Amino acid sequence: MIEVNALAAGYDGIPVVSHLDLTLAAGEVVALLGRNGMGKTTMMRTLAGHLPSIDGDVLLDGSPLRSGRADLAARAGMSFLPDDRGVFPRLTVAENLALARRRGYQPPVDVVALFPVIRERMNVNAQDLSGGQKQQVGLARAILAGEKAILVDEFSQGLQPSLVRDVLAAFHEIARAGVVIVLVDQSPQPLVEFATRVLAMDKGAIVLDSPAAVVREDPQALLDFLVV
Ligand SMILES: Nc1ncnc2c1ncn2[C@@H]1O[C@H](COP(=O)(O)OP(=O)(O)OP(=O)(O)O)[C@@H](O)[C@H]1O
Repeated sequence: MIEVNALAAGYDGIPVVSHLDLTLAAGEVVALLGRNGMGKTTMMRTLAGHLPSIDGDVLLDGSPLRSGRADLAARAGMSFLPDDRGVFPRLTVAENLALARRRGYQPPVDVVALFPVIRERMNVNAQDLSGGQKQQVGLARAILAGEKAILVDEFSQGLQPSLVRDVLAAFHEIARAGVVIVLVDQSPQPLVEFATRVLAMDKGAIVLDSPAAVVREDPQALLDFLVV
């Protein structure tokens, strides 16, 4: 579970996101949506310690995470996949995966079976992969490292549509095993179709927080926050 209390996040002491209170439970697959520049990336980077918070607290399974300490958040079992995919370019796919693996943790899905690049290009350096293949390696790393939470920015970027669906189905399985999943994407589909909960951000605030089933029944409420 991730708990966020009165969080303020931003740059150079100037908040982009403020007064944020949120609880994300294990088992949830959360779609975090909103127009460009509304604060989604800032929020996720702050949760994962990649950006120091300005104020407030983030707790993972009840334990406070130290602001700006991505290393400690990762050690506690939170994985964050940034939009540049953060793979090590000079290491092979196999080495990239080995570094992400957590001792004593076996994810509930088999990443080798899920991602074609891992089956086919295991000994290739990450720098020689296409953007979509790097994305697959990044997602596999996030799954191997995210024992408690997996946060993914620009989720579907570079992924073929069939794989988007396979990975979303895998995230459901991982969530059911007790992990919090948070996915950001530019396009609401197919996240809304697969998520259990939808959050929309507008100007640094959560303006919609709804079970995904409700959004699927009445998409207009969400679209109001997504249309430019
Ligand atoms: N490194 C930075 N320094 C200063 N301001 C930044 C920085 N990164 C983002 N911002 C600003 O913070 C605000 C929120 O940006 P953020 O990237 O969190 O939005 P977003 O909702 O994730 O949008 P996008 O999908 O375009 O990334 C924007 O006004 C943006 O210009």
